[in-house]
Amino acid sequence: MDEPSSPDPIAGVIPARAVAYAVIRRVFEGGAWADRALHGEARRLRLDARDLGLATQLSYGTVQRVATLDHVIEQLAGRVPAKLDKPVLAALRLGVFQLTFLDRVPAHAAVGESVELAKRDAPRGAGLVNAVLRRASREARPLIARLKDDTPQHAALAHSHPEWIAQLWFDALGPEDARALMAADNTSAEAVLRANTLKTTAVELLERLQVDARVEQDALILDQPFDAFSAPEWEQGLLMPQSRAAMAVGRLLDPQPGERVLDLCAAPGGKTTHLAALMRNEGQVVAVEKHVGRAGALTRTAARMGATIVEVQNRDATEPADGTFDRVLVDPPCSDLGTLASRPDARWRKAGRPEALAGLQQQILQAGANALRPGGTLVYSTCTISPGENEQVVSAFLAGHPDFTVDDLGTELPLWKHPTMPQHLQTLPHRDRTDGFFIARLRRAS
Ligand SMILES: C[S@@+](CC[C@H](N)C(=O)[O-])C[C@H]1O[C@@H](n2cnc3c(N)ncnc32)[C@H](O)[C@@H]1O
Repeated sequence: MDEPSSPDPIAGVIPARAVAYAVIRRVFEGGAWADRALHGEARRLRLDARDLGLATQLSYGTVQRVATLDHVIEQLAGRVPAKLDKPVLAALRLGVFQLTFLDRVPAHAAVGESVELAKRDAPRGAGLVNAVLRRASREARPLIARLKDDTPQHAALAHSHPEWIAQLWFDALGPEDARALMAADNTSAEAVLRANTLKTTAVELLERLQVDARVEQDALILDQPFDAFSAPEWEQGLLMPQSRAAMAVGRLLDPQPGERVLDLCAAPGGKTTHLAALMRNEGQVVAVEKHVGRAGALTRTAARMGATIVEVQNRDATEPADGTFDRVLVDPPCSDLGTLASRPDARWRKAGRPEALAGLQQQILQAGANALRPGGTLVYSTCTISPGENEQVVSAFLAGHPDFTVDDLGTELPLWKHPTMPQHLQTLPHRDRTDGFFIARLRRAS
């Protein structure tokens, strides 16, 4: 799909809103990833940290809430949103989002600036934008307050998720957690940077970046979004954006300096480079990635971060490796349902349904197990909340492998224990304020 061209700064529109409008159009008209579109637009208009915070809130919030917003637009415009001109729809979505879900934006700014945006790109639709948003400023909140979330179908509309995700979580977690989880997906994700301890420390990084943050182990938990990929410290390999749950994966594998570690499904390399740092660059990390472009990016990431013990292999993780590794990380492709807050467009993409992934996940787990030496440790992790890709994959594996046992991680990290299988971990964004990761640790008998 062609992406719409980015707008130049528009008279009467603040840069954060112009950026958000451009991001919304690129996501829904061009199929762009919201984070990449935001990064590109923010850079082009040279947003400062405060404006970037607002642009992130406006663009991510609108993309996340689009199902609810379109319901409001349909009620108030009396037309099916998909039939509206694309710039008109984008301006309406942005306007209704602000009028409905933000408290500190004055209504005249939300309405007036959406009208200016429409005037520039679809002048004949500006009157409709004005009329619908004026009604929305009075009627949208009561309309949304009347939405119920008692069934998966109702909750999908009220919390703006596809129905299949609402159904999956009602079944897996029960209605209360499912609703809270969907609500958490519509907030901003916690922003965290891992300090690359091969080159710096978290305290040094904090001093250098001059951001509001607290230090937790080797990471900074930030008070505001941070465009890491534009920072010189990113180029210098001093940091990696990574959630607290993602960092727990490497720590729980607990690789030791001098060991041989196999990392199956390794790009973009957040965990690979963490493993190398935990090993103080002593030993070997064999990082396997199937896709050639991503394998190249992984090689560059390892070089940038000075992770010299990483050897990237561009191959399929289901192919056999020698069975001598001390530790194996299996982090296979998954439905990514634990990261919907940080990747706001992900829920609207068709790829990556759980039922299509479990077979591959089982095969990669099997290949990882075959590569492990007797007495070795294997961690299976995903960034999703989906029993068919998580606990069921591990249970099926254990049923066929009496020489493997499972560690009780629920005792090690009780706050994060899995709701129904407490020997595993399942972080839940609404409960733990981090990405939703599943983590199981297995040991092979000596
Ligand atoms: C969940 S991501 C891995 C994230 C990574 N471990 C990290 O922490 O940055 C899954 C990766 O597996 C790769 N992949 C998918 N199928 C694969 C296969 N059969 N063999 C190897 N890699 C595969 C994808 O290209 C993707 O980069």
